[in-house]
Amino acid sequence: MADHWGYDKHNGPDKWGESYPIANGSRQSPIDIKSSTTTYDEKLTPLKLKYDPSTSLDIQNNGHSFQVSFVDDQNSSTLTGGPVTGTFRLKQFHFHWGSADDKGSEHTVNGKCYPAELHLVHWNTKYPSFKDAVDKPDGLAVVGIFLKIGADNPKLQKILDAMDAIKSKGKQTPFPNFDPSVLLPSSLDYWTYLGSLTTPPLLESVTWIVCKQSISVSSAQMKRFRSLLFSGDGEKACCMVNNYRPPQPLKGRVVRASFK
Ligand SMILES: NS(=O)(=O)c1ccc(C(=O)NCC(=O)NCCc2c[nH]cn2)cc1
Ligand SMILES: [Cu+2]
Ligand SMILES: [Zn+2]
Repeated sequence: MADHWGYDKHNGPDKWGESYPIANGSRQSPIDIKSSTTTYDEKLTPLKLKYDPSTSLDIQNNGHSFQVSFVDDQNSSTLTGGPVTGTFRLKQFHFHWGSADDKGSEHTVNGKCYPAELHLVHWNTKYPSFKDAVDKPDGLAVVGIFLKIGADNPKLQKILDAMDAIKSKGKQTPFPNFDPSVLLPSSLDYWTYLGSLTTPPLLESVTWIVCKQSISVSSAQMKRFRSLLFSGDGEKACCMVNNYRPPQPLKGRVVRASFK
């Protein structure tokens, strides 16, 4: 891919519009979630996440983040309820983070950044596959969970232990029997709005579901995220940090809250 997109000065978020004009579209993500503009919607139902650990497959460094992929040929790991209609299947989860603890999340809350953000990516089973769903306005549902600096989070241990095997771009290693439920906060109260992928191709196909409650990560654990590389073996080593897109214009969209 000629001049592949990335996160540095010459190929980062400010440049994405040159190859992906939708970057300036009407439903781009992430956004700043301002509690003054959100509206409680009592019609919103509870989010239902049902994950089967036997569907976890591998963990890989794709040069932009690291992601854990799932077998999605059956309705074993699904998202239903919440703001969505129908059944969405879990495809992968990944993270975005900063070069220091004061930034790294993609969504912000009243201008506040978190050091990292987890994205659980699901696709609408009204379409035959993820790649058929990824460019449809109701194709994807992504659950966003903020990570907040606190005590060591033991639930991240398995992921951290796999990082040595996927240090550079293109590395991949088996990652069986991982239950993503262990990464969920105790409350599934959420904000929801219509948005997009936060990386190229920036497709406006995502129903965003951002959890109000964060999960913890320690500073030491964040340092291990930052030891991953954007670069591949044999390339100049470039630390994988600041792989987040800044908030985008709301353009009249409404952000609904599932809680008062
Ligand atoms: N951050 S996010 O909004 O949750 C999100 C962003 C992109 C994708 C995606 O699926 N994007 C197409 C794709 O196939 N992405 C991998 C291909 C790739 C490009 N470069 C390296 N691997 C999924 C979720
Ligand atoms: Cu890429
Ligand atoms: Zn993401």
